[in-house]
Amino acid sequence: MGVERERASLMSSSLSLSLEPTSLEYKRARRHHYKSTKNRAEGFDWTPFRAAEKKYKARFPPPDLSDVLDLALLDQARSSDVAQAGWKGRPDTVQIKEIGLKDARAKVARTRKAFTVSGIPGLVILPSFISEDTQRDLIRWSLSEHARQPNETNLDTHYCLPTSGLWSTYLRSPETIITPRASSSPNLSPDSPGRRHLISNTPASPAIFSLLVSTPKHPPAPSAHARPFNAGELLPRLRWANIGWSYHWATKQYDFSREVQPVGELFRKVCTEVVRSIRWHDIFGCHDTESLDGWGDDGPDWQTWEETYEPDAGIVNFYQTKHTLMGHVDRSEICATSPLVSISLGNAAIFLIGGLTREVVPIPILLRSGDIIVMSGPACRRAYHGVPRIFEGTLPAHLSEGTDTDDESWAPYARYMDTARININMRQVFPKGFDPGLEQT
Ligand SMILES: O=C(O)CCC(=O)C(=O)O
Ligand SMILES: [Fe+2]
Repeated sequence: MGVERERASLMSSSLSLSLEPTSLEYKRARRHHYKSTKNRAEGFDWTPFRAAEKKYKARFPPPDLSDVLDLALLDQARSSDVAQAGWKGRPDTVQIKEIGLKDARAKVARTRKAFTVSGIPGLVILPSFISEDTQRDLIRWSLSEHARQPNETNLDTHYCLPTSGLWSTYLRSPETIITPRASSSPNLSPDSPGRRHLISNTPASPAIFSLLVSTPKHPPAPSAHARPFNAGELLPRLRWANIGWSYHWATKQYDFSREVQPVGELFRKVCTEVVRSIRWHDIFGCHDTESLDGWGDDGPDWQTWEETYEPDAGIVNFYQTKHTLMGHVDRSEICATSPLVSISLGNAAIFLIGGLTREVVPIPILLRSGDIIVMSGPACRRAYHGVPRIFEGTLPAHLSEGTDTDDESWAPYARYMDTARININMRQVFPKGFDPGLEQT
């Protein structure tokens, strides 16, 4: 089958849900596209990163994924997931190199393969690293144990959430009304409490640490427009939950005056297994990457990551398939090189990763459930990245309702995941040997 025909048949199979050309949603998207492009010379001043975001975000025409790196295609065991999802990229859009992994002590891995990508030193992709059982455990943990007090979520500022957590309230009685903190107003913008506002901030570093500590971190004001929702209605409005150090979204700085929360043991186990499995010498010890600047005052620290890597902060992102995450750089951590481990669960997404500015043309990568990417070192850890698209209808069978787990308690998680993607994004705030001098109570 020729490439074009193959793509055409791929498109039609992948369009079976909302993007079926005769469906209302497709027609609506086409109307919107014509309207928004009429009389406008769109795109002439977009950066390469913005242009890529626009391309993959578009509902009409549906994006062509022939430029998207899709490493699931190298794995026979994933062929039914790929076929069922419909959307697929290619395994050879950029030069990749397989790197061997060390034997890990813990065993959360399903597939022990890892790849580096030419042009982005420090990026490691581990397709299908997480076993099916561990994917389910991570999803359960994220919703039922993690997204509740004392870990802060986007909803806490605006709603009086039950101490047992939103998820367990939803399971017990989805009709339970959750009341807003401030008095309600009829002019609600339903998304307002959930948004992640991406504000520019000064990159954190050891040199400005005392400035960061002394910057006032005012508590965010509850929205006056939030209105009551029942637990079932509020759940899709959950967008993030903090891990470890408390993050202050208004200043985009960590609030070191607040007690650091313990990192969930399963999250920690997965991340340390990943970082300890990678032979960092294969990544940074070679001629091309050894001389890179930006490693900080103590020089390249990758030699010690096997012992010094310790995730102490992060975020669990809860996406509905209509959501996106704009291009950004994660630069609030004092350590600008230590590995950031990012775990994808649920529906598949396009992940864009570029360079230190939006002028660098990003590489699009199709991330599927169980995939991990690691962003490390000076060229990658603070590279622009984002999620312009999540594909509906791409939940793999092992997470879907009716999966033969013999465990009926999975059903509500499967229903939630049907329209969701969860990303667990783990970072290390402090570099090795850095004494923050913080008194924790
Ligand atoms: O969802 C993802 O894959 C990326 C999330 C991310 O970049 C972040 O939380 O900073
Ligand atoms: Fe990020």
